[in-house]
Amino acid sequence: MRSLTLYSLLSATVVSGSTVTRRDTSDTARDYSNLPNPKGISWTQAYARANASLALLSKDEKTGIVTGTGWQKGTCVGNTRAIPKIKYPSLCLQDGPVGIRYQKQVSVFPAGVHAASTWDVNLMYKRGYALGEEARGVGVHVQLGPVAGPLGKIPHGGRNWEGFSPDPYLTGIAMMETIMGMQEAGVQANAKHYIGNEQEVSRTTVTSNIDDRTMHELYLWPFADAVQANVASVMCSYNKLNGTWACENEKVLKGLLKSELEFKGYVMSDWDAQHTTVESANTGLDMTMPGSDFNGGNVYWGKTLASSVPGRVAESRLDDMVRRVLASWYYLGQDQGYPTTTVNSWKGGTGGPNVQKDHKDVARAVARDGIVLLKNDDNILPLKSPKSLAIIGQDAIVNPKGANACADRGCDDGTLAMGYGSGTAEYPYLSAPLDAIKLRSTKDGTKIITSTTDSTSSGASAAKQADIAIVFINSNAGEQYVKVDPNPEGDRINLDPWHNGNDLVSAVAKAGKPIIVVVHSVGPILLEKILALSNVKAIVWAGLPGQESGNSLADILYGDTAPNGKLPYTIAKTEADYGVQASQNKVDNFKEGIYIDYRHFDKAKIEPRYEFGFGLSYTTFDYANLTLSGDKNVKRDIQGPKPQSTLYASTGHRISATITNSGKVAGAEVPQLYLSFPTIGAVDFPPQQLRGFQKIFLKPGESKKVTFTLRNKDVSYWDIRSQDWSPVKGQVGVKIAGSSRLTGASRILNL
Ligand SMILES: OC[C@H]1O[C@@H](O[C@H]2[C@H](O)[C@@H](O)[C@H](O[C@H]3[C@H](O)[C@@H](O)[C@H](O)O[C@@H]3CO)O[C@@H]2CO)[C@H](O)[C@@H](O)[C@@H]1O
Repeated sequence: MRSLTLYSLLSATVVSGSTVTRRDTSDTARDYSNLPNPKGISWTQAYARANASLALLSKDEKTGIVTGTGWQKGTCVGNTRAIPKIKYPSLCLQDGPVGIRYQKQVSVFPAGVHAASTWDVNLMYKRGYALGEEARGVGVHVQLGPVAGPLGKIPHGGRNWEGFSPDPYLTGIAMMETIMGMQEAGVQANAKHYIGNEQEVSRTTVTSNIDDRTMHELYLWPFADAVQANVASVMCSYNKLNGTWACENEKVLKGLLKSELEFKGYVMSDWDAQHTTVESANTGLDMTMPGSDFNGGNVYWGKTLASSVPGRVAESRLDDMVRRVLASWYYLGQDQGYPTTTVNSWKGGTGGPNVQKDHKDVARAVARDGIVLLKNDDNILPLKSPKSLAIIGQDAIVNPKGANACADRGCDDGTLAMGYGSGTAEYPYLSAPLDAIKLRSTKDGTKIITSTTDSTSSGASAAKQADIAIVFINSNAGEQYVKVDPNPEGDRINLDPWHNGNDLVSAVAKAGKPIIVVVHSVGPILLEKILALSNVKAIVWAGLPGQESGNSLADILYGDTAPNGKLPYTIAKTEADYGVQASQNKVDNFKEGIYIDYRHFDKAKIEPRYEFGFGLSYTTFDYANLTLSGDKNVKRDIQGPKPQSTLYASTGHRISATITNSGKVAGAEVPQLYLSFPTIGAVDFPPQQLRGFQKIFLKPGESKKVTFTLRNKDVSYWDIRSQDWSPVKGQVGVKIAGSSRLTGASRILNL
């Protein structure tokens, strides 16, 4: 386990009371400043080994390393040529962000957005480690995740669920933790989709026109964190960026990623996102995937690249591509006893080892701690041995045709535990909510009445026979190439529940019994119609929980664990409140700039239904004693371009608050640090920005002090004139609270 004592990430430390385990070893703060390679090899050493091997290669072998073998020409979704003389294997590249795609006997973890709603760095790391362990176990060299693009500016975005949150700080931390976990387990992580891929409709034609400051402060931010975590590879996206394809955009590949962020790994194309031979090579692409289009045509590299070198592509550029790919392989220690590839994508994923180990425990913990309790009138939850319960809705059961019946999960039948597209995996099992509730209810002798379709009459009739009704609804989305009605191209057409979920809840409400609504969803849905029903007493936001769906839900419903998830996005009252939508005309000018999600709601003074960071518990927490301390004389004006290490260094300021569990049961809380910057000249700022969080566990009556340490990055803005990060100066509002809209404890910090 690496050292956790260095870097002053804007991190929180529990300094009194009982400890919260972090990676099961320590309650000290995360330190992301100087992350050593767990394999003990520095990038310098990895590059030296790569250079030695490179010297032995012919031009033909070099192009074989940087060119995929072609779609479905190899057992993984991406494969490259083996070079036996340097003991280099055919590289296996495989999705994805929730588990090993197209493979049997693997785990399906909660989706990225669900991991974000835990707000727990420990669980994010453990999920990443387990993902990486399984990938390594089946000989995957490059695991295609995690996702920071889309960031999620458009709530309808089809692939938002693969990533974490529209807040760049939260996504950045989740990226770092996931990458550290995956790479410590030995697999090369892949930060994707770089960059500006915020919608599925027209994703291969749209240009994302993103201004310089918005690029740095929003969309690039989590990729910078990925590079800080030593990510081995980055996948460039389908869209154009300011008019030029992302996979041949010199500014974003050579400029931002490789030069400014000092990225040492390699850039691969998204599948068939390459458009040219020479331009892509000269602007910074290092590997093309899958090496052809989906029909075996469009082979831009391979022999075509070889015939352009030297000449239109310099030999040194081809060497740079190969060096980056080989160095990343050495950096992860994959040259030493790496398992043989047993992935079997096109033949049912059979024949490999069972790599699940005890990962169901991690899957369940993330699933459970990512559940957000939005409403709980009359303390209807936790359940108190009800005599009878009606379980209503098709989302309570597994798809009767089987959890994996639809290819790439391309349907919405049965309970929803992941979205659809390439970011999916085959369930080893799927714990259904109904089954888990039935099992748990036997202890209490509760009678269970079921209506497991979305029929309104059947649902109402079941509710009439029970003391309490639990109604399950969902909302699905996914990737553009899979057509699931009513989404024509992955993005959601509206933010309503599917299968007339509003009508189902309304019909059940007419039975007059108290109702608990459970929502499985890829992102925000509108809850206004449901909230208007007076007998809807509770809303449980169960997200996208993966294989442990039912078990984790029962943990919360029955109070074995008090809910402790928090929303990683805003739930609005109307769709229009978000102020953004997918572009239909092939151009998105990103006019909203840095004002997405809560930044937009705060600036426009729009009351959300449930704000970013919100989540109830079965207990309550008080916030007090916000104190400022530290060495205020740390020099913040460093002349000239700031290297990444400077941005991640401490400013010397520490901010603390005391959190007390003022209720009657134990529970975890997430103190969140928000900063409000003063206007600087013509530069305005969001009313508040997240700059820290920590999950802490408190027994009834217990208090803990949390401390956040500010990094330079956290109190800087991107100055378009100097083309550099500039320190914020003046009076900064500081708040530590349980959500973005709660008051918590606050003060002014003079910077
Ligand atoms: O999986 C690697 C990356 O692939 C991108 O998605 C592609 C996906 O993997 C692939 O299965 C799909 O293929 C379909 C193809 O688009 C379609 O034309 C053909 O008719 O059917 C194919 C499959 O049934 O294409 C996807 C791209 O369109 C992801 O963007 C990336 O995140 C993955 O890592």
